[in-house]
Amino acid sequence: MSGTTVICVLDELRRRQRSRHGPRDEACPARRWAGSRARHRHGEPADVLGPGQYPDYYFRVTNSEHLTDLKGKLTRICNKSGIKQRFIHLDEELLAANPDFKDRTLPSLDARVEIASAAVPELAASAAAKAIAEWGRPATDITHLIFSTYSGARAPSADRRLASLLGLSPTVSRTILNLHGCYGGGRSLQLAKELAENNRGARVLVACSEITLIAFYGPEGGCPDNILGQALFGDGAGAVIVGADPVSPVERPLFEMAFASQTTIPETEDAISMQINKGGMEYHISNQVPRLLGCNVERCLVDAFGALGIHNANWNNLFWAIHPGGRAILDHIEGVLGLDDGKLAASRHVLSEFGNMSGTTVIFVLDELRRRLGQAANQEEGQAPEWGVMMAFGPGITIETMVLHAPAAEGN
Ligand SMILES: CC(C)(COP(=O)(O)OP(=O)(O)OC[C@H]1O[C@@H](n2cnc3c(N)ncnc32)[C@H](O)[C@@H]1OP(=O)(O)O)[C@@H](O)C(=O)NCCC(=O)NCCSC(=O)CC(=O)O
Repeated sequence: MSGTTVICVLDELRRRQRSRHGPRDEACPARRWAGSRARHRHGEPADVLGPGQYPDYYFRVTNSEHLTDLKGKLTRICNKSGIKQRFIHLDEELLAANPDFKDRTLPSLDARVEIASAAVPELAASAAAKAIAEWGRPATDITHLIFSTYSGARAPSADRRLASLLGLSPTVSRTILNLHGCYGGGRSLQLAKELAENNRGARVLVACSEITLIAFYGPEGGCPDNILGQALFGDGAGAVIVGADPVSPVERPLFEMAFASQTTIPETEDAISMQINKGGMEYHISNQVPRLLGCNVERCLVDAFGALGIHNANWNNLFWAIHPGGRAILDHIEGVLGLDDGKLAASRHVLSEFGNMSGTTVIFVLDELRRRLGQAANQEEGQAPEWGVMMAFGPGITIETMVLHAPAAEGN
């Protein structure tokens, strides 16, 4: 069988983007993404929040205005985050109905799981329905489903609900990945590649859906991780369909996955961690993460290209889809690889417009990248790179590396 192909990449939330005080639009998909919650935000602050607004909003809704030092810290991080706005499911209305979410020491997990169990697959269904429509074949042709989220705490899981929402075949082979954090998207794509290459005719739907509600609580002295997370993380879902041997002319390959690997950086198991507790998910993100990634990505790239028989690759001749975990991570990687300005533009754009949506983010970056590659190919003077790299990072510290080939950048 020939090399695996990502047939379609699509994200959700892009079409929801609008001005904070924009006009009400009854047809806006934002009204649907939380289905059961009809009073879904039009111009309400929890919907689209810029970094300038967020510290005021967060300290007000958590009744923490008196913690001025922490507010100053959140403001400083927001100002340096490279994030212009984020989308957040947990708005003031939902918070008012669940006041315990503000306090990490109170047992609020039941309520969080209840909300997330409905919202996470619904959001994924919005993204997946668009991916399937663009793919052009019936949903019942999907043979495998891989679903990644950090919000899962129930069985049957979100993958089962997503399969029902999409009308997938009862014989679809489902896998759920939980708590992979920001490498969930990369891991799912690599597993999809394995499934597609080893099962003739397989079509694998990859869906990632993340909402920060499971990890929202008020500020506390001595918990800088929470302040960092409040500045970085956003909500979103993305979907990709993966298969080998595309059926022409219906299936339009976007990226071929030429090689994929996973690397664990030794002695870093404490650098990024997540744990579900009675008051929600707590996480730790060491301030060494940008440096640790900066020291290790080049080795992963050299090994990946070496496995394809490519030595001394010029990093500037590639296209790049790097998980934008934070502005400093992109800066470090750009620095160690000597990348030209603009090489990480797709990652920086997604970070700016949506924040860090954990495992979903890399799908948004691929979607942005295909748009940019298509534009470059359509410009006469533009020479779009044919080969590129996707990288995602998460707890472990785990690095997912994938060498991509863009066979038909035109018209993507
Ligand atoms: C947070 C930043 C935007 C701050 O920008 P700069 O470093 O340029 O600015 P700076 O040095 O002036 O720091 C500003 C403030 O941020 C604080 N700060 C920096 N890193 C921190 C961290 N890991 N935890 C808590 N606080 C942190 C500094 O102490 C400082 O506080 P003060 O001003 O009080 O001195 C950046 O460092 C960044 O992008 N870091 C990477 C974030 C990261 O690791 N993301 C990965 C998420 S995990 C992920 O993506 C995978 C997963 O979840 O699975």
